[in-house]
Amino acid sequence: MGEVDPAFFQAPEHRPKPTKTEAEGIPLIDLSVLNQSSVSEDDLARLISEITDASQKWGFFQVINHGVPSEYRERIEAASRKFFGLPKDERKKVNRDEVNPMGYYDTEHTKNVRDWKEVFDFAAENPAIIPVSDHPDDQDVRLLINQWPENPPDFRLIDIYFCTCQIWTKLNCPLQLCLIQCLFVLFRKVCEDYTQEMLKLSFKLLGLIALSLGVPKDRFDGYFKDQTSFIRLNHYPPCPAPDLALGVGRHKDAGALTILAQDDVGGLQVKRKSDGEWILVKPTPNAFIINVGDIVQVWSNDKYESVEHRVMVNSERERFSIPFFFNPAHYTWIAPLEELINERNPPKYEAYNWGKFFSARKRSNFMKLGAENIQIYHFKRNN
Ligand SMILES: O=C(O)CCC(=O)C(=O)O
Ligand SMILES: [Fe+2]
Repeated sequence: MGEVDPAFFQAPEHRPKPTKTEAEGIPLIDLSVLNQSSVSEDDLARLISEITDASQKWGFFQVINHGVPSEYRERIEAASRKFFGLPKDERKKVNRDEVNPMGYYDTEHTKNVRDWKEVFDFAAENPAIIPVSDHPDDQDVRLLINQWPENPPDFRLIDIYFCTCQIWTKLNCPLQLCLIQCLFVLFRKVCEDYTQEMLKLSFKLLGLIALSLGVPKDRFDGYFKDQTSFIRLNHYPPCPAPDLALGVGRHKDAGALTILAQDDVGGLQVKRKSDGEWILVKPTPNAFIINVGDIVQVWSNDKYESVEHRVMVNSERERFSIPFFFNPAHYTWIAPLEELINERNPPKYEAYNWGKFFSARKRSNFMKLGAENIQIYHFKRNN
């Protein structure tokens, strides 16, 4: 294994085992009733109970008939392949840095071990606002600005884009000018269109989660007004040491919900709550994998759990995935829902500020820290 830097090696107890258990267990939930003009009470009750069971038992589920037209996903998957196919110095032109966490990077560490992956991040709101630092006394905020690669994907994608491109007919401009405009907007446009679809699906899921907790459907919506949600294009190249390294080390997602599109290669593993076994999530065409994040765990006062997951790599095939991290506004205080709290169910967490939490995570992602990064159990109360 001479060629793999030991910075990628997991401690022996965290290395993937050669035997893989596939997850029949992760529930598959059909959202088609939400696409109808009116939903019967029975259908809605059935759907809510499926969401409740899946969130309690697994913290993960897959959704089908989710209302996201497949071409949006196909386009962003193609754009991602093109982006990661660019020469390294082109990708590095949109490098993230300590000031701006949006853009390209290939040195992320999870739990202080380097991940075998490269990523490109962009925010759903452009610009989004986040605190300058995670220091509690520092009230300064700054804008998260998306960086877009200027070097575009190739002409095949542009053909697709032309089908929907209004510029052509509206501006009646010379062919070349129009083409140049398309080249520059394409990658960005594909990413932004996908974002809009993710937002629609996120609010649907958020409504279902709210109902499943016995609060009104729009209970959480206000927290997402100035949201800090972002999308990550993940690329996991083939790895010569798949038994030692991971694409992403074990972790829990910090936000409210994650909507993940994985390709057909597979590699995502979820830690089964019942026995702590790592279960492979088998790719299901056109389905999205949903997991409840730390914020939903805290809102639900531990009724739901944000479950650990990780990504295995393999020596033959590269893998692509696209998570959408649905995160509230930076100024949101996260605490167990008052409606759920009573004498028998006292709050299990102190309130914490999302922006500070997010900012601490981003900072520690960026460099290998000697200490563990911030976790929700740091806010746990001793009831
Ligand atoms: O690539 C995947 O399947 C999951 C990635 C993930 O868990 C993450 O980026 O938080
Ligand atoms: Fe994750």
